[in-house]
Amino acid sequence: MVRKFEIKVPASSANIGPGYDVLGIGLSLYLTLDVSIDPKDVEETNSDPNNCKLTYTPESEGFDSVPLESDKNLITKTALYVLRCNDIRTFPTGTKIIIDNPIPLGRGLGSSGAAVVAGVMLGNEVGQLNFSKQRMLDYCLMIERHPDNISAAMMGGFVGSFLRDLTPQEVERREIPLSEVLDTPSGGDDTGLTPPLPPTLISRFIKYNWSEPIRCIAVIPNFEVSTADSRGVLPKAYTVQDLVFNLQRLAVLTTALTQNPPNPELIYAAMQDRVHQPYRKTLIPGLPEILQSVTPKTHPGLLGICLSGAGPTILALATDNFEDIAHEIINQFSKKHISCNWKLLDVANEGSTVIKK
Ligand SMILES: Nc1ncnc2c1ncn2[C@@H]1O[C@H](COP(=O)(O)OP(=O)(O)O)[C@@H](O)[C@H]1O
Ligand SMILES: N[C@@H](CCOP(=O)(O)O)C(=O)O
Repeated sequence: MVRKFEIKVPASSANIGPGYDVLGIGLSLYLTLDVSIDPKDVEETNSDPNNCKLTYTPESEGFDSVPLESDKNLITKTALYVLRCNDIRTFPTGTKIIIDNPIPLGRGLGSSGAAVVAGVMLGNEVGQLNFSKQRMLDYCLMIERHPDNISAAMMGGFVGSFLRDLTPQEVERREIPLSEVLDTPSGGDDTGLTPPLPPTLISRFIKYNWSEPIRCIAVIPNFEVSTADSRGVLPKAYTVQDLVFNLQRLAVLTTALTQNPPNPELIYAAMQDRVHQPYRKTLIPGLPEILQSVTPKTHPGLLGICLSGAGPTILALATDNFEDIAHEIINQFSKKHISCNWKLLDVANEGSTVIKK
């Protein structure tokens, strides 16, 4: 029997100022996987050791750069990890996947979070594992180990999440190096080893309401910052003052963003941060000036501005005046000889979906 389905996963913006590794917003820009499994269609898929023929649409971000081998591509190797944890070694014979990816890579819009969520959903579907979204989050968090993008991409909307304390045995399972979770030691060949199952309920999340008139302006510079590098510049310890500064704002911000009409002065002040943005300026030229370049006073309609995820994209929340706000940020980047494009996005309330065809 031929099986066909589509997996759709939103981009996301994480942190939203003070909520480092806590807050995320699903955005209306979708990674989609068009999957067909035809057991008779062996010819095209037998060149891949795991029975999977992968193509990207030519418009996709990463069309020229992402690997197409199923054990190297982030989406399919995540799916293989899920399958192998559950004693299934390969994709079913005749699996073909066409990927359309409009999420720019390495820009702070959750491309890797979306890829990991898509991969776990793919493994769940092809293996007919019937996992709940909560259980799929556990698999995702074995690979991308901060919950903010993953929770927003999986659940949609405006989400807060945390990781629970794990028992020493669970820590052992979760602390396996990523290379061993995703790559087989012999460099791609299936060793037949079954990876340990992820601990259960690694993360907890809550979806907040989102104030309906608030829209998201993403100003996307033409250079990449890898999330790993951007985490590498953060300090190992913080002062109590800086932590309290962020906690106070975080507590106010999660409710301020639910209010209709939204209060610009309150949101602007509550989106200030002392935990990650001050340190990331070394990787993003002009960051402090850019974050100060638009305020609710200079640009009515603006509510708040922050680095999106690990950067370099800038996220501005606004109810009006979208073009002016975007052009002011683009103008600030151009002073540092950086060109950008921008997108006006809405909050994706639904999260990731699978549609059977
Ligand atoms: N759709 C995709 N297909 C394959 N690999 C992807 C995809 N999206 C992201 N990736 C991988 O994730 C990397 C970007 O991850 P990361 O540095 O965390 O940036 P981002 O902020 O975009 O999540 C890419 O360079 C690529 O290796
Ligand atoms: N909390 C993380 C979020 C990374 O988001 P991404 O979209 O850049 O992958 C961080 O700030 O490091």
